[in-house]
Amino acid sequence: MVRALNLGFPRMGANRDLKKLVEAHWAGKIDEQALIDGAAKIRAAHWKIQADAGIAAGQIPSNDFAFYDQMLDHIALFQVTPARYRDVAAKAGASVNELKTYFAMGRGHQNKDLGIDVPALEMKKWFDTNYHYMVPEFEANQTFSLASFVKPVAEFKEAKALGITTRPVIVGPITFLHLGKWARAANKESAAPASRLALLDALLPVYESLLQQLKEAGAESVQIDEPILTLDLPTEEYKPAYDRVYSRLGGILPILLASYFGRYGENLDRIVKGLKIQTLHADLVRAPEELDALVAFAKDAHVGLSLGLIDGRNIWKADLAAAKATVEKVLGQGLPADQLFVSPSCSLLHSPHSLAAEEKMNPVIKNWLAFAVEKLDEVVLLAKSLAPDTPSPEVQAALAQNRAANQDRAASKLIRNDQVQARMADLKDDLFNRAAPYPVRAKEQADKLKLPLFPTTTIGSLPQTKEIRMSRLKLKKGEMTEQAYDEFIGQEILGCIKKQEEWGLDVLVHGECERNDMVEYFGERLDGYVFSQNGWVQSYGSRCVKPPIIFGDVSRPKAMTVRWSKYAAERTEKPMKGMLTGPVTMLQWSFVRNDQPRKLTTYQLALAIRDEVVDLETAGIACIQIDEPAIREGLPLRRSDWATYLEWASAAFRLSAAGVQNATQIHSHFCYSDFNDIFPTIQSLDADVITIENSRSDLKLLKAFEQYGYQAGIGPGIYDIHSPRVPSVEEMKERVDAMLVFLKKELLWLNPDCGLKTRGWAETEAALKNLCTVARQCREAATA
Ligand code: MET
Ligand SMILES: [Zn+2]
Repeated sequence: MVRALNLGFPRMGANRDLKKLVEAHWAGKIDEQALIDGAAKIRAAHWKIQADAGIAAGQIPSNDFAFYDQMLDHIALFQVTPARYRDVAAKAGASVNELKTYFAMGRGHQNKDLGIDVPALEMKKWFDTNYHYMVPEFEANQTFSLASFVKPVAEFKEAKALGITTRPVIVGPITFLHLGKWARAANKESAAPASRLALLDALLPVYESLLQQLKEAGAESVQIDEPILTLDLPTEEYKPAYDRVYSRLGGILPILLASYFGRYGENLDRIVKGLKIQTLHADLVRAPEELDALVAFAKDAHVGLSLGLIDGRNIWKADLAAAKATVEKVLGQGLPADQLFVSPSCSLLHSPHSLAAEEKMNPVIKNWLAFAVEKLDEVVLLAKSLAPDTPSPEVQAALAQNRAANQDRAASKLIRNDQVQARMADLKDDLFNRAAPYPVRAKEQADKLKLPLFPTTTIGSLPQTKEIRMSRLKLKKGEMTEQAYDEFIGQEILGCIKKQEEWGLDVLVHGECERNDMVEYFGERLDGYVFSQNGWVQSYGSRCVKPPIIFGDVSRPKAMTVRWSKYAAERTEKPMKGMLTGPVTMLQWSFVRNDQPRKLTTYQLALAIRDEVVDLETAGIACIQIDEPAIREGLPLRRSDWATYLEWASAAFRLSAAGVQNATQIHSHFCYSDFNDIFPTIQSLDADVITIENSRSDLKLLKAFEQYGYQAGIGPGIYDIHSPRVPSVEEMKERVDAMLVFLKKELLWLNPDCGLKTRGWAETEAALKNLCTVARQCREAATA
């Protein structure tokens, strides 16, 4: 029998129960015991869902739960807690225990009375997902030991007491070390060994005793996640390390080794081959082309295969007939059925919980979708459909339903828009390029805009006050008329303009107060998008995002932003920037179609934005900003795949921007990541002005501008907007002076790092006044 297996279940619960629980605890509304009890209830419910779906004993994961993050769980479990957090406990005395220390690492800890102020550990994106993990920090002489509370063992026993045998999930030691970093002190003294794998000697015994304890508790196997096996790895160094780890751990318990989000590629032969494992999991949604190599490998190594055929990263119903054919092909190649599993492509952590709560969604489209709970049903149904005896009538009916839903989707008029198709079939080269090269445009823009040297601007959003959010809510609930809401927004915009004029900014913004979110706002105004009510996915800690769903050809039925931008532009003498979200960011922060390449969806988005850009220009807007903060995070995991992505991502941006005249100034904005490696792509976007996050005053970034001979306008953020701290004039001036070492003064713009919507007005006013003062000082110095 081919069996169904699950790698991980979303933690938040049907109604974001975990979020509510931990936030209530943080707010002091429930005590620690209530938190612990509440979490146990959530876990119990999730195990039950999986057992009820028909995932067999031993194939249901445990320890996939975390109060905050699974990497943070391992930091706590192996006692890698950095000293500064242990100090918190020491200073605060008995009131701080392990759980408080855990949350201190996750979100920082402040207690003025006790003089405690530690920021959170660094957080990074988990591979190419929108989930963020806490980065382990290692000292050069780092030691490891098991915490007194051994969470994986405790959760295994907890499930067992409920009558459910689980397979504990742990992050593998090499992935744990690889994703960590050296503590700063370790770095500075350069006492740290070159590679973090040097810590394996100290770490491996701890994993051994963890597996030993799991075995003693009755675990029959363990899932070890090593997702770095989908990355480019230095084989010479990593192969011996993997051999060592898995020969030792594989001797204790049978291992399901799981990597996901991409192909194993050369790592299959160079690293995985020869490892002492029982079963290998592969993501066949992301890397279907790898199937033959996997089968050959499995046969040769006498290893079982977990075929990740149900997409854990997207929300579409699987094509179960195709999945079944794939498994049958594998069976036909001589792999025994009892060594085969079917599974989601990765942990279902990245899927929303369940469709059950979607009462408002168009039922036709809802019928095309599967969230985590429904995906479990698919995995089980797939396994059942593969049983040697004739499937039961129920199974046959369910398979027929799956087929019908997929056929309905493929043939649906809802997903096709002939006008969009016609435009897509006629994407001439010149649509991707501005009429004239930058120097010509710059001249025309200078004549039109008459900006001073060191022009000042902001990134778009201004403080989203409680009042603004309340009004939006009232409008939604019908407690405020549209007219009253519009009047309110108009007044807010006026207020924003007055303030910016008074502070002396040069290129103004309307403040984006009418926007809930920079993707949702546009998604709601585009055809081809649908919104879920409850499709939340964990982003970090208790934070969840609800990505909109692109289900069909994207088009713009009417102008989306012109009304408020025009309104704003008409109320000032200064240039007013129009604000749009770029095509790549729209794609990246949505659930996207799986029936056409991402590139095509992005081009459709680009065409819709292009129309908006042109309409803004026609309405008299002379500066238009197209934000692309997510362009870097779309990068494929393997370097060899980068060029293809970067080429179409850049093309999509240019397609969205190139419809305007020379005198119209196109801005773009980038933040959240390190842009050094994709610098030539940023340059290739051919924007007239770019603003870019530079909060760590990264000299490397500035050097790149010099090295690549960047010639257009550039505003590397001169202050960090992520904290309420107001930077002084001197501090900002210093940063500008440092920039001027690398950048010509004619190119430099002065602006904050990113939008100001999360800030309050008081600090915004103080900081922007200082920024304008810096601009005046720079101008004086330049003309002196
Ligand atoms: C994450 S980038 C944000 C850009 C947007 N225009 C804003 O100012 O909020
Ligand atoms: Zn930003």
